Amino acid sequence: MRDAVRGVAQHFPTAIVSGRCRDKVFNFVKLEELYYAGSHGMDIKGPTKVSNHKWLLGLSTQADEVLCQPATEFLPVIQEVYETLTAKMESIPGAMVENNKFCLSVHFRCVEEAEWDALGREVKAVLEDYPKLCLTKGRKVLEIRPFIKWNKGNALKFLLKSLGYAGRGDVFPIYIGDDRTDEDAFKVLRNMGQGIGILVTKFPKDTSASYSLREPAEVKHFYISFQREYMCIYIYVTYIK
Ligand SMILES: O=P(O)(O)OC[C@H]1O[C@H](O[C@H]2O[C@H](CO)[C@@H](O)[C@H](O)[C@H]2O)[C@H](O)[C@@H](O)[C@@H]1O
Repeated sequence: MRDAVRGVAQHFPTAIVSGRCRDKVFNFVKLEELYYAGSHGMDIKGPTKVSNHKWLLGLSTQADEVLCQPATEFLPVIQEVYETLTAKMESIPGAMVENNKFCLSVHFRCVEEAEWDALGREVKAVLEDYPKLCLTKGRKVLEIRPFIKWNKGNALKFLLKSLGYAGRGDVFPIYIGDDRTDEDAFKVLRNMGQGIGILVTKFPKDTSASYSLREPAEVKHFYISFQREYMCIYIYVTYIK
């Protein structure tokens, strides 16, 4: 997959937007030519290495100095809640608190189902003292985030705007995601009427994406085809609406 993403980034500006913390995503992906938006888009940084697409397009060969951290004031409180929750979760076998820098994930995938309600109550009880944090639910995970109007959609908007691509008829953004939190980014593209969202799912789902791919292997195939024969990409994606 890494080679496929590297190939895309050689031709097009490419970003990874994730709920995980930016450093962790970078350590998985290890591609310096990408933009990274970690912590659900609350931590955005430009590439540290210039990509080929820039000089192919005759653009400046400076690496882009993009940096956006709209939730820095929450760092101390997130750390405090991380420590509190880590201590509380010790009594629930299988529970795991992940520090994603500007947000936290409490994973209960490995917790006995009979304990899920108790875990939820513990987390909610801790958050009662922190009205500026909110709680959302993902796949066997509870996510704690600052109560600010910023999500993956805002991160996408920020990147398109700061790179000068928003609203341009000659720029076609493609956002691919498999998580509920990716819906905010699909909505942004739909509302802008620019580009498309592609949901990765094996099953039909209610979504703001316009197309779907079934699994990561198809995403990889899409990336590879996209570099070689991007006029034929319609073969690989399923149109939703
Ligand atoms: O925004 P994403 O890059 O799609 O990340 C969403 C969450 O990913 C991670 O959780 C997911 O993987 C876990 C196993 O590694 C799994 O147990 C969980 O159910 C998945 O949601 C990550 O740990 C979370 O912090 C991210 O929010």
